[in-house]
Amino acid sequence: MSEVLAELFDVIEDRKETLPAGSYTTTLFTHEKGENAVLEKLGEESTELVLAAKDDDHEEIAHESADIVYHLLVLLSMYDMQLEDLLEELERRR
Ligand SMILES: N=c1c2ncn([C@@H]3O[C@H](COP(=O)(O)OP(=O)(O)OP(=O)(O)O)[C@@H](O)[C@H]3O)c2ncn1[C@@H]1O[C@H](COP(=O)(O)O)[C@@H](O)[C@H]1O
Repeated sequence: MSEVLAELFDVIEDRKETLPAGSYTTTLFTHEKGENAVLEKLGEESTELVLAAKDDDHEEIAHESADIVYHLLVLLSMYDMQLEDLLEELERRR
């Protein structure tokens, strides 16, 4: 699991560095509203997750959860944080 997250975080960090055209991640890093665009997305996806959970729709719950995890990793990268900051916090709680 953390391997998948690590690979995704690496891709996000690369997008931040190179800002390739046609990349959705690039649009988040270059958005005129800056991190607000990501925060808004996290808010929207959270609402969609709540609705999916209320419907007991497992496929949609997985879909919206993945959207949230992706945007969360973009947020960490945007604040120059590392994936380890999140993983170490989770580790501390075990
Ligand atoms: N994991 C994701 C990922 N999750 C969500 N999204 C995008 O986030 C947006 C979600 O916003 P919306 O809810 O408005 O999207 P939607 O499809 O209209 O609505 P939903 O049905 O998803 O709720 C969509 O445009 C998705 O494409 C993602 N975009 C990219 N990635 C990963 O990032 C990598 C790099 O992507 P690019 O930067 O686009 O090259 C990809 O290979 C993926 O691994």
